[in-house]
Amino acid sequence: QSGSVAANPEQYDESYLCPVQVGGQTLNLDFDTGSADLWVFSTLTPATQSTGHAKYNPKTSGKAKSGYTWNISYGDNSGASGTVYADKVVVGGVTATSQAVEAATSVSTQFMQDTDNDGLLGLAFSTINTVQPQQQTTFFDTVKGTLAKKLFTVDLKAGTAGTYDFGYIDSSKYAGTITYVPVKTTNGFWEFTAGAATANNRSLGSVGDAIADTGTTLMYLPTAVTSAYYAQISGATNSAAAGGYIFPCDADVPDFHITIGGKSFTVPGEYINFTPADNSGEQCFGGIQPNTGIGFTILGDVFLKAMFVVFDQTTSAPRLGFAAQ
Ligand SMILES: CCNC(=O)c1c(-c2ccccc2)csc1NC(=O)CNCCc1c[nH]c2ccccc12
Repeated sequence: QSGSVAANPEQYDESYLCPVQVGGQTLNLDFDTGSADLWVFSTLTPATQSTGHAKYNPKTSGKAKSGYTWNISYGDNSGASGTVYADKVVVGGVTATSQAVEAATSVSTQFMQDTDNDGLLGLAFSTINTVQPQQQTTFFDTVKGTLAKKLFTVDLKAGTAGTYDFGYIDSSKYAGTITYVPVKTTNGFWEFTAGAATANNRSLGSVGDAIADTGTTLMYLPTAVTSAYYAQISGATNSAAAGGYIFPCDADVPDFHITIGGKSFTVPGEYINFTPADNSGEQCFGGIQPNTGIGFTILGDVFLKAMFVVFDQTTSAPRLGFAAQ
């Protein structure tokens, strides 16, 4: 089987939500190549935390996995936890007849407040799924064997709907050729080695170990690369108050170039002029921030929305394919 689902951007492209049928109920989920749990707001989530969200009702067709629990926390100190059911999950026509659906019994404030977001659909490797006592497979790993090709592609766009395709590569969605790089799976991420970064034809240094992460909004780069980039924007400062680099909204923000697999790819400066940093709208928050405390580079939506990316498990060695949109 194969299929395609729309990826609809939230305000400022903070995240992208896709309609998914979970036990016959449609929920808008954030597809996340940086985690491996499919968790949803549910009728088990306290009403004080689930107001405004679509909820999964396991009573309809879910089969409880008794004694199974899950508990996930993310680097931004958000998180959720709950119990586990097996149910039918359909994404763009691709059907998992018995997928582990992790029903939330508790969610953090950040998720509570984002009422467009009804949960996450993890697309990282199942080795980092949090279900206990027995780890569960991601939607992709559940259906992988039934797909025309064991791959999915990600085509996020700036300010408009993109797509996640499962089982095929739509060559109308990218320009030029796809450049493939090997993936290191030991941390459970789609992790690879990126190369040199430049802006205004000046070297910013090497990016190195990086993950392709649709669940993270921004790009978190090595501190040296980040400071060299912002040195080229007059008025840019690293503001503790704002939580990162900000600059005057009318500044000239240079394009960011990164080499992957020997090919150069460009993130337009306008994507890096990310959002107003304050109510005056005078200072804007940068789409590139330092990866302090993370240990690797995160190439999140700000990067991915300039690219067409193939998440490929067609061979025993997973790989990532990158092409310009
Ligand atoms: C900021 C979110 N990203 C992370 O925490 C993260 C980190 C990470 C680790 C330490 C410090 C900062 C970040 C490594 S890989 C990685 N990636 C993921 O964890 C991918 N899943 C993010 C899900 C997620 C977290 N907060 C949200 C708020 C809205 C929608 C989705 C989310």
